[in-house]
Amino acid sequence: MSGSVTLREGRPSPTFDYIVVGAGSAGCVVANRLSEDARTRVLLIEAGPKDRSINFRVPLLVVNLLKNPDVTWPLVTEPQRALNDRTQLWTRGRVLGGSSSINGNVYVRGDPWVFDSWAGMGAPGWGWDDMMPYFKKMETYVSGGDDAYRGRKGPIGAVKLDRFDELADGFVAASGEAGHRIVDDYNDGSYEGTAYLQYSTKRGFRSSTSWSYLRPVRNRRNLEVWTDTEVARVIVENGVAVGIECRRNGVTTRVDASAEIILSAGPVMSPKLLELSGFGNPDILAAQGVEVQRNMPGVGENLQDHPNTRLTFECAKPITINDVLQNPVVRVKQGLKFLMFGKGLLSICSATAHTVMYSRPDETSPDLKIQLQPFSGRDRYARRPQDGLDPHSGFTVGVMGLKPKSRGSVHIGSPDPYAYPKIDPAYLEHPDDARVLLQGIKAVRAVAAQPSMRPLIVKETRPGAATVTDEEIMAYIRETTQTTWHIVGSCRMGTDDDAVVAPDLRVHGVRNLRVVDSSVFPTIPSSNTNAPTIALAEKASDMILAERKAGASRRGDTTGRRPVGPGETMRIAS
Ligand SMILES: Cc1cc2nc3c(=O)[nH]c(=O)nc-3n(C[C@H](O)[C@H](O)[C@H](O)COP(=O)(O)OP(=O)(O)OC[C@H]3O[C@@H](n4cnc5c(N)ncnc54)[C@H](O)[C@@H]3O)c2cc1C
Repeated sequence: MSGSVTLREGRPSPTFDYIVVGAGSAGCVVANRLSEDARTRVLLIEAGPKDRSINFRVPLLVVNLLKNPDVTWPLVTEPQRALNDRTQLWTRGRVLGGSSSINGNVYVRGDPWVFDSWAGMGAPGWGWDDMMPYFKKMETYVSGGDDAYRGRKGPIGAVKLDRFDELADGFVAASGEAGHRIVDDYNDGSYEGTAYLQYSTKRGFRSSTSWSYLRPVRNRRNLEVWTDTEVARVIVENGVAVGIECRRNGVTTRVDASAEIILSAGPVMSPKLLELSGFGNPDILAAQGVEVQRNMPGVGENLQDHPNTRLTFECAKPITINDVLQNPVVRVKQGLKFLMFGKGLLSICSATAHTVMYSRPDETSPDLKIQLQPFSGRDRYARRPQDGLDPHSGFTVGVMGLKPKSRGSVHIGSPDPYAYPKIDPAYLEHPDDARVLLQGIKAVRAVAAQPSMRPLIVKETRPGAATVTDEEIMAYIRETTQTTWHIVGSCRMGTDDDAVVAPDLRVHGVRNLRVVDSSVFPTIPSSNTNAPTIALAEKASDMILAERKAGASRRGDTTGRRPVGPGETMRIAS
């Protein structure tokens, strides 16, 4: 491979049973579960730093993180043809907890129909009923619900924003007035309708996977966590993944795994790592001088995200996050509410209520969601005055297409293993995707016109009353559509020639290599992707452990290396 890294000579390569690459929503779960048995040595490698700051704990303080390159990957897409050639910022977490440390905390398992549809796409075993034990295992839900569907003892805190504030109450009531059904717990399978959102928080604080899965087990001697360490590629010998190359403290080194390498680097970086390791479309690999291990044209394809546009409104009352960030009196009031009760506007950072619906009656499942966000600004990243937050009280109703038909790709564009890949999500290239957003904008206006919302609105500020015809609204959609950060699909599971991993998440055609993260979903599990990713990682961990128990994934003697024993000092390149 041209541009390949040089291994530092004369250093022993430490050996683990499992190496997990990426400490994000999925990776932290896998590292926790695989290291439950003290005899199993696990290394978790994260490119970013530790999540030490208070910004990772108090949900609203995410405003200080979203554009912070110290803890995010500031990825930028290719110009989007159907979005007037605009590029898109694709922020992802680059820190312990990954994107779960910087996300909006909105807690939605998804649409049972979508999970059940995967069996027909060659991915059996991941249906709604298959996932249910893991949805329960991962959570402690404190807002009632049915024990048949809700977990009470899991690591992730989950709470419903029931009757959260005047704005959310107005939105829920107005949605009812507009004809939508009101749902109590959309996570029990009754997905369609209007509901107060559930949040992945505990007593108001963010429940990232770092905080929920890693921190409680940080004293395990058999679990090592390397931060500020970026993996460059997987080392494959004779069709077996035996180790990884990584850069740590400026030095490139090799680490071996006697059982498996698990890629949990997320939907942008996992396909990149596969391509750098020789798995992908031979033309793309050859263009960057990467030696082909296996012809896999599906790697990096099938990339999907929910397209997202929005309407903003000037609010008639100082009850929004705009006020918290710009009005000292509101800030103190909300600060006290958070400190005393773990509630209020500091305990959230995105939406508070949503309505899941059909854009047209002949859809097989809901394909449209609108959601209330108690802040407003020029775009989705406008969370602080300096980023374009509106100076007045304001709120947003976001519109997202839940079942996008456009498919994009992510591929290496350089032989440099640390360069960002080329990302082309192909937003709105399928005409149905823009049509769904058009229906969404109309649905928001219908809700905003209801008696329960009208007293809260001074005026619609974006697109505004002058944007009326379908053509005008379509033009607005093309100028404003952004990411929902719900990126999946680039290492799709399945059994056809383009599938990247099998339903057991093993990479096709190579031993001891799996992908466990949101890249393996064949389609977006509808709505938000954090909870499905964590549940996927719980299920994958169970599968790996069961195989280990059965002796199926044993490969320890093929490298001839002895695992580092308990109590031995591990020497790491530094
Ligand atoms: C800003 C934002 C808001 C969101 N809001 C919500 C929400 O409200 N609700 C919801 O459900 N979902 C939300 N999501 C989506 C959700 O958080 C993600 O779908 C989910 O976190 C994906 O998990 P993952 O494990 O696949 O990837 P990630 O959590 O992104 O983890 C990947 C990890 O791998 C690391 N990594 C990558 N490459 C390497 C390498 N070469 N070497 C070492 N480490 C590497 C990364 O630094 C990262 O820590 C949001 C996402 C973002 C970015």
